[in-house]
Parts: sequence; structure tokens; C-alpha cells
Amino acid sequence: MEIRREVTALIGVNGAGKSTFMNVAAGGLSPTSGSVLVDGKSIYGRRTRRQALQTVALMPQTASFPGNMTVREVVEYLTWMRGARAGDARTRAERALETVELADRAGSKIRELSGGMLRRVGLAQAVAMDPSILLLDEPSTGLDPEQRRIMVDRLRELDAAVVLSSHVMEDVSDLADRVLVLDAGTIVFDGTLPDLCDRAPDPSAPRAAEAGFLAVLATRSGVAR
Ligand SMILES: Nc1ncnc2c1ncn2[C@@H]1O[C@H](COP(=O)(O)OP(=O)(O)OP(=O)(O)O)[C@@H](O)[C@H]1O
Repeated sequence: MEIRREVTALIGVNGAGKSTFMNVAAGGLSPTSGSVLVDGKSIYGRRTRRQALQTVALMPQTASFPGNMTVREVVEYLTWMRGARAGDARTRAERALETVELADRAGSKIRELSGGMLRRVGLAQAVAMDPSILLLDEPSTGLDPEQRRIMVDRLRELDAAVVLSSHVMEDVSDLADRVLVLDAGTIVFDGTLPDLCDRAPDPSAPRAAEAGFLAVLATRSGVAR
């Protein structure tokens, strides 16, 4: 598939392969077949990997940051790891923490944070280097309604190709220009949200997107049989 400079939502049932896709696309899980090209350069190529990795950032589904480090240290360290110079990494980390409204907890230890705050640290480290490709694995999980709204607003402001996986249809309808449905590792739908709603038995009914998603999967399993 080709990812464009827009927001692409990746949806699918548990185990469909969303996180696997994200990890492969982010350069962290080498594919057994196929390739990942960033601006035409392989993210797994020996000579091209370094540059490709600077363009892509992942907010993983679960992140295990060291509990003893402060929020600022974690974001700064990961930003430095991505190639920022030390002073620049500090500035970028501070700015990213402001973006996710976590600046007031910059000095807190990771182990003192709530689950939703940890998710926001994951988002901060992903946006700190202004990546042109941002992969977000279930970004709204664990966020309260206000924080989810802030995340949606921030993501709308980004000038990047964003891929987000989600089970929350509200995220999809608030953000996605394009929707992909993944089923057992295969893309079985590629279109807009209205296209997906059109697959529902009643496209004008409330929750038509969910019904369309289920209809796509039902058609697929019908074909498979
Ligand atoms: N490290 C691993 N080793 C072997 N199999 C794995 C590993 N991680 C995931 N899988 C398998 O790969 C498939 C896809 O898993 P993946 O985590 O990508 O799904 P997902 O769509 O992100 O699911 P969820 O919605 O539950 O997060 C599943 O069958 C899963 O059991």
C-alpha cells in the first residue's frame, strides 16, 4: 500500500495485524517478505535505514519506559536517539510535552504517571522530531474525553502522513481521510468513511461505519468459504 500525506485509519478485529503493520512500517520488525520504502528508500536497507528512520515515528500500543526516568528525560533521550543534537533534543522534548499538555509533569518519574499520561508520553516522543510519517497504534486508548479531544485537535494540525489504528470509530470519523480495513493481514477495504458507511445495510443509520466494517468482514469470510 502507499501512504499519502493525509490521515489514514487502519481498522480491524483483534489480531488482524494492525500492530504488526505499524512495527514493520516503523522499521522495528523486519518483514519476512516485501519491503518498506520511505521516499523510495528501504527502511531495512543498510545504507538507507538511518535516513529513513529519521522520517518515521511510531507511538506504540504499549510502551515500557524506565520507571526511574523523568518524563522529560525519556522524551529527550528518545529524541536524541533519533538524531537530534543534545541541546536541540531538550528544546524539542519540552515543546512536544507542551503539545500533549504534559509540560507540568515533565519532572515526574514515569512510574508516577497514570495510564493515560503514559500514552501521552508515547505521543510526545513520536511527534518530537516533526516526522513526516507518523504511525499511531491505538492512540486514544486510555485517554479521557478531554484528552482525546486535545489529541484529535493536535493531530489535525500536523503536516504529516498519519496512520492511526483504532477500535474507536469516533477517532476514525473525526480524523480519517482514508480508511483501510485489515483482515488476517490483508487489506480488504480501501476508501473513505462514507464509502465504508455505504457498505452498511442502512448507510444513513447511526453507527453505519461500524455496520459497514462488519459487512466488509462478513463479505470477506463469505468469499473465503
Ligand atoms: N511477537 C509475536 N510472535 C508471534 N506472533 C505474533 C507476535 N505478535 C503478534 N503476533 C500474532 O500476529 C497476529 C497479529 O497481531 P497484531 O498484534 O498485529 O494484531 P492487532 O490487529 O494489532 O490486534 P489488536 O487489535 O488486538 O491490537 C496475531 O495473530 C498475533 O497473535
